[in-house]
Amino acid sequence: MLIKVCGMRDLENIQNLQARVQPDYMGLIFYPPSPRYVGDKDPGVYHSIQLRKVGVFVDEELEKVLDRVKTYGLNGVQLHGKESKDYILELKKHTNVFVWKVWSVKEELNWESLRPYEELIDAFLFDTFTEAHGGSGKLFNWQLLANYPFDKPFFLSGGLSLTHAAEITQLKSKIPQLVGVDLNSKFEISPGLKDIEQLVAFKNSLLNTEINEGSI
Ligand SMILES: O=C(O)c1ccccc1NCC(=O)[C@H](O)[C@H](O)COP(=O)(O)O
Repeated sequence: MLIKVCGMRDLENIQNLQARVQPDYMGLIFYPPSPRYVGDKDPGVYHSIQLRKVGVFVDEELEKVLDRVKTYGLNGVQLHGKESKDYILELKKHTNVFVWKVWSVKEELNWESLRPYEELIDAFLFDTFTEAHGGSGKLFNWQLLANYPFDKPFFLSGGLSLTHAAEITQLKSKIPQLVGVDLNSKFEISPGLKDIEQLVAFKNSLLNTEINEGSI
């Protein structure tokens, strides 16, 4: 199971994340209203970090996204707004970073609305709907994913915490397209500052449940 830790910005915290947790991705949020907004930090401070960086954007101007990809050395972008198919096509004309399209889940999921994106993107990411666009700290109804109709890999997000490792592993055993999890506010000391011990514990717990699941 891939792990993305989102909403990072403090260099020392990121260095500890890299040394102790070694997640597959870390997320930098480029959405000014977010309490985890990267702000106008010198992009150079992140250049020593080896973790793959995912830029999180909400209906951002294409020029700005492309600028952040370049200056922050992003490996991928996560689109959290109402970005259209044309927007993604245009983005892909100018950069070859991976693209994850976020689907904000309310009470139901209309798979036909996702279908046009399938061929364009690298993964879907399912998050809980919130007017703030992300970081709700709330779970959505995972049962809605039971009839996920695509081959496209997806990430699970929204309010995931230390207690969810076993349930996530069970979900993956039923839906193999679930390739990763996105962790955020439930692992925070304060917005943008992650509790490294909790993340280590989650990773170990996930590994243990995966081993146990495999040995049944
Ligand atoms: O976290 C934010 O503040 C945020 C704000 C606006 C758009 C996206 C945002 N976060 C992106 C993420 O990928 C989060 O990990 C995801 O929303 C889940 O967060 P949480 O419910 O806190 O686990």
